[in-house]
Amino acid sequence: MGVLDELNAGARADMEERRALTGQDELARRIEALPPARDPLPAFRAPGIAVIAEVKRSSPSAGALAEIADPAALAEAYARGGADAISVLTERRRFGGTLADLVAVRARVDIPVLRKDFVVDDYQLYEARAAGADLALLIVASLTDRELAGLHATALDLGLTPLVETHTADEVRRALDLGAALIGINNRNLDTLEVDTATFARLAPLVPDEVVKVAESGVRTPDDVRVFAEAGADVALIGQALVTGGDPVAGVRAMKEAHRG
Ligand SMILES: O=C(O)c1ccccc1NCC(=O)[C@H](O)[C@H](O)COP(=O)(O)O
Repeated sequence: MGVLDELNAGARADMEERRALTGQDELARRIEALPPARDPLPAFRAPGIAVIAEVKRSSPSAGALAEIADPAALAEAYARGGADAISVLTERRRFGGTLADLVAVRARVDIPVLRKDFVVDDYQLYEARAAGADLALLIVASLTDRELAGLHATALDLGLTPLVETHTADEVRRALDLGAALIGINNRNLDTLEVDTATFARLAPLVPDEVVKVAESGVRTPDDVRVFAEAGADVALIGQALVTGGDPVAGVRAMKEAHRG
């Protein structure tokens, strides 16, 4: 089994445990009581580069990255640095995250929050929205066209903005066929875990101008941000560099200032 298949299987098993405790109908009731989700797209389309700053404790590629005892404090620091959205890795087994991290982040910041996980079932989207997320990740490589279309439709029905993640030209075509308004191009191959930062520049020309493009993985420095922006990125999603950089406020600010548009 490849890394991505393992992550999906683990995420599904963990989800089934949670579903046994809280049914989807209960989540739907909780969602009804919430204010509408925030729309991240206007900020992502504004001149200059937008930054999604990630709460990431560990990863399959790097192992332990940062302890992050208080994810809400980290998110608040990112917001002070000018982040346009916060990504919260809620996967437990390899990333050390939980939905409770997302709930805490949501309670502390006003900017949009992304649930970054291995979404294979509508239930996870209900959980994301009930926890206060505004966006949810859908990884094209994990899903058949039918699954992808179903999850994309559910996300939109719940008011979530789906970030549709791709890594190959064929996956970009599938994301466009879906009508995705927000497409991530991940420089990391999720099976080999190798990062090739040329991936974004190779695939971005396949995505029309009106679709918002997110450069994901391997964005380490302000110079990297400038290079991705010049290759067409509207948004940079940054994890490792920010959680290991020591000063998250200054870290985000420097990334944002790298490209003013
Ligand atoms: O980060 C990993 O090792 C990883 C492995 C397998 C699946 C997903 C993985 N990461 C999720 C991400 O997409 C990144 O956290 C995100 O793009 C930020 O990347 P970075 O700035 O390089 O931490």
